[in-house]
Amino acid sequence: MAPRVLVSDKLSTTAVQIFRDRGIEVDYLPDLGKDKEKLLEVIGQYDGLAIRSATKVTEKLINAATKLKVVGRAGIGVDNVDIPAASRKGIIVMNTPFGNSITTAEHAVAMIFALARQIPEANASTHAGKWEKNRFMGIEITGKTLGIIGCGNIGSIVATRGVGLKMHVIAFDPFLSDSRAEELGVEKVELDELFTRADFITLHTPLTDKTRNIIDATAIARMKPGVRIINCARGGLVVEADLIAALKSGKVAGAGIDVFEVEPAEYNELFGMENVVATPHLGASTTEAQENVALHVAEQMSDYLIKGAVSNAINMPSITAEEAPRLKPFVKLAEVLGAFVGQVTEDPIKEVEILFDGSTATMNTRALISAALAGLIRPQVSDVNMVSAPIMVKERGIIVAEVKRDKSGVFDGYIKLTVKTEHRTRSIAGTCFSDGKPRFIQIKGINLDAEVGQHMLYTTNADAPGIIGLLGTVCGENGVNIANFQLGRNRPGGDAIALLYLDAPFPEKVLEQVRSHKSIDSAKRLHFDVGSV
Ligand SMILES: NC(=O)c1ccc[n+]([C@@H]2O[C@H](COP(=O)([O-])OP(=O)(O)OC[C@H]3O[C@@H](n4cnc5c(N)ncnc54)[C@H](O)[C@@H]3O)[C@@H](O)[C@H]2O)c1
Ligand SMILES: O=C(O)[C@H](O)COP(=O)(O)O
Repeated sequence: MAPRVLVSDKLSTTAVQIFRDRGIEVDYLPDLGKDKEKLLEVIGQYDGLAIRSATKVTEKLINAATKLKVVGRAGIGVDNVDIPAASRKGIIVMNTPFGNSITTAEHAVAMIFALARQIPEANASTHAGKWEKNRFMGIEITGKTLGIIGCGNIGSIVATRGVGLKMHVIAFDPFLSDSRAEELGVEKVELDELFTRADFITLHTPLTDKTRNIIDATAIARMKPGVRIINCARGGLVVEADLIAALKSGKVAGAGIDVFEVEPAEYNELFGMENVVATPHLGASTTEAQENVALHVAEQMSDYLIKGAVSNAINMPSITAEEAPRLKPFVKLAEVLGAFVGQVTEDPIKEVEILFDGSTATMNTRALISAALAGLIRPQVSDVNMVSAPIMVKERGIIVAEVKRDKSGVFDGYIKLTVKTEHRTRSIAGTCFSDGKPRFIQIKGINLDAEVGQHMLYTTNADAPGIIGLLGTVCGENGVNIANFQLGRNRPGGDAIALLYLDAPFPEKVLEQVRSHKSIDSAKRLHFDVGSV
């Protein structure tokens, strides 16, 4: 059945066309994002949800979204999506990080000009027939210092525009490298220095615990008198009450505000202030940007729903459409290795090491790790996938280590999973041959070549006569048909393992009968989802 996508915010209809062209059923209901109750009623029907900032993807909505696999944000900020809740439910959240950057940077630059020359006020006055030529004395921006807080995609575009306008551009961003600063022609400074030197301050960070209230009364006190502040990033970066006080006192000469603490901002004390230029979150609102983000989000969501390719996901490693087919069997391999250990381990897991040998070390190991972790914890948490597994593993305090190494044996490459509990360490290794089927190649240090079956019985035993007979008899007596049998041992008379491939699950109640044999150390029934193996 074709996947179904709901577009619940106002997106360019380019997105709708792309979904349809890619064979996805799409409902375009751009006002639904504002109707929480209706959205809750219908969300259970959809595999994908495409949004902008109006739809609030809350935990409640996520819990009602029983089929949902992907939320696509046509834009940058995902602060309207409960990412931890989505991750726990295995829902990918993706955004379009570049589609509206130029447009938003241009809005910030427009704010600089609007504030420098009081264009909105002068416009209103002139339209009113007042001709107040002497009231609107502006400032030049040439030679002024532009302070950029957050020099990522948008901040760096603003920086280049500032340089082009002959401003002196300084930037504070903990992740801005010296070479990037040099390339952009900006001077890297600490935040306090930026506050004390800038004539214009423009914000371009996400809203995080570190950036919330980054401009408050204390910060404003450090600024030059007559500074102008621009926020086209997120409400919450600036303490509005403190800004209002500074605008009233004249310490801040003007503010260009596109984003507000509460949105939609129908009432705000900033409104009506003479030295405030306000726009209703218009940063991304150009035809070009809206075409870009609609196109990007629809392509990314379609690629995921149809091909399993992941790009620009906030909560999952990327998998390109090109690598997805090559990666797929190894994702399955990693998952079955995890599932094997997850099913035989009873104690709480403390540490996991995932070794990538040879060709597997060159693959997208973040995705493979997520798959291995999903298999590993599925016996404890049934509703887990590659998106939710890392967060669940972290919540359980399990330490995960990745090791990569060059080809070390006969296989082009393999994956080995080692899991430690308080009492013991277990390991299992596997690979995929050219048929794309995962195989176990080492269990408990014993080499073998074993396919993965849906219903299996796994025993560890002493290498002694009678094991095959015992297992055959027990299965026969209980009406369980053995489809295949694999044995392995480290040396004659040493440790051995047996893997039975069964047509039906091995009956739980018969396990004790197997375990009671003197040569059997342990017996476990295993189940693998072989649907896509
Ligand atoms: N007004 C709008 O319509 C509109 C449109 C697009 C984006 N945005 C917002 O603009 C902001 C920037 O978007 P972007 O695409 O440039 O993001 P980005 O991730 O490319 O850049 C953000 C930068 O902020 C930096 N940063 C993080 N914490 C910081 C801190 N404590 N101090 C200083 N710098 C810090 C990061 O290192 C990064 O370089 C986001 O909040 C986004 O939601 C608003
Ligand atoms: O983060 C963004 O991309 C902007 O805030 C744009 O939001 P919008 O799509 O609601 O205009």
